[in-house]
Amino acid sequence: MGTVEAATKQAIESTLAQKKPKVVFVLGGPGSGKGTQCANIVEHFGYTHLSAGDLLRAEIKSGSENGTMIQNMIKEGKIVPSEVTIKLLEKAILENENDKFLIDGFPRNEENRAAFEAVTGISPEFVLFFDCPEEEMEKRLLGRNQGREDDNIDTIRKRFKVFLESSLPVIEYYNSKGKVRKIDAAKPVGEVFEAVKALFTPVDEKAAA
Ligand SMILES: Nc1ncnc2c1ncn2[C@@H]1O[C@H](COP(=O)(O)OP(=O)(O)OP(=O)(O)O)[C@@H](O)[C@H]1O
Ligand SMILES: Nc1ccn([C@@H]2O[C@H](COP(=O)(O)O)[C@@H](O)[C@H]2O)c(=O)n1
Ligand SMILES: [Mg+2]
Repeated sequence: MGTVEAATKQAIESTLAQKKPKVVFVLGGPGSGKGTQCANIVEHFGYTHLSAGDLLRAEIKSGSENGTMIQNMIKEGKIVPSEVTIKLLEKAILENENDKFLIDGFPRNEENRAAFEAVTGISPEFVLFFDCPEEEMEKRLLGRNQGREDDNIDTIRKRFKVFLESSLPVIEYYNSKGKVRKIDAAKPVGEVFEAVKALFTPVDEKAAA
């Protein structure tokens, strides 16, 4: 790393450390309803929603030098190297005036988790885990119709495999630290949100006290 890069990195780290944002990680399999529920949480509880997948898709569209690599990884359902995704998350946090963030779809593997904590010094308040059977997630993804290149049956199966092999261990890690709040995400959207609300209400009341 060059001197300028190192200095920039140090500046970002110290600014993030000063900002001390409150972070909730929102995890769950592909199609479990993370984005849908984050929109509801934003509306009711004033968080800012940062979807790692959305940030990566925006990076492709921006014509970034990493665009082709990211596009290929997403098509194959693979996880993009942590340094790329973490830089996008750091920038989004620093550019936003809010101090509480839902980070959706991150960390996706052990490398994501360890690198984020090491680089930013941020530990999540808690981890919201949307638990949903594969059959239901597959049905939802095939019916999503948002033109996502990874919503086809071949890529969906690859994404499920990556979720089981790489993402579930991260949820187990946080579970061992007592940080996971598991929600039955197979229910209708409104019922899932009732369960989510019950988790956020006491957290916000405590913060205001
Ligand atoms: N509880 C639910 N019941 C039925 N359909 C749902 C429910 N929650 C979300 N959906 C629908 O399922 C699809 C996937 O939802 P969403 O995009 O929120 O999932 P996600 O977890 O963010 O997926 P991904 O990881 O692929 O980004 C969407 O079409 C959404 O409208
Ligand atoms: N931490 C992450 C998050 C996502 N990706 C890549 O983006 C794809 C789509 O993610 P969604 O959360 O929007 O479903 C995912 O399959 C990965 O290819 C990533 O690399 N790292
Ligand atoms: Mg999503």
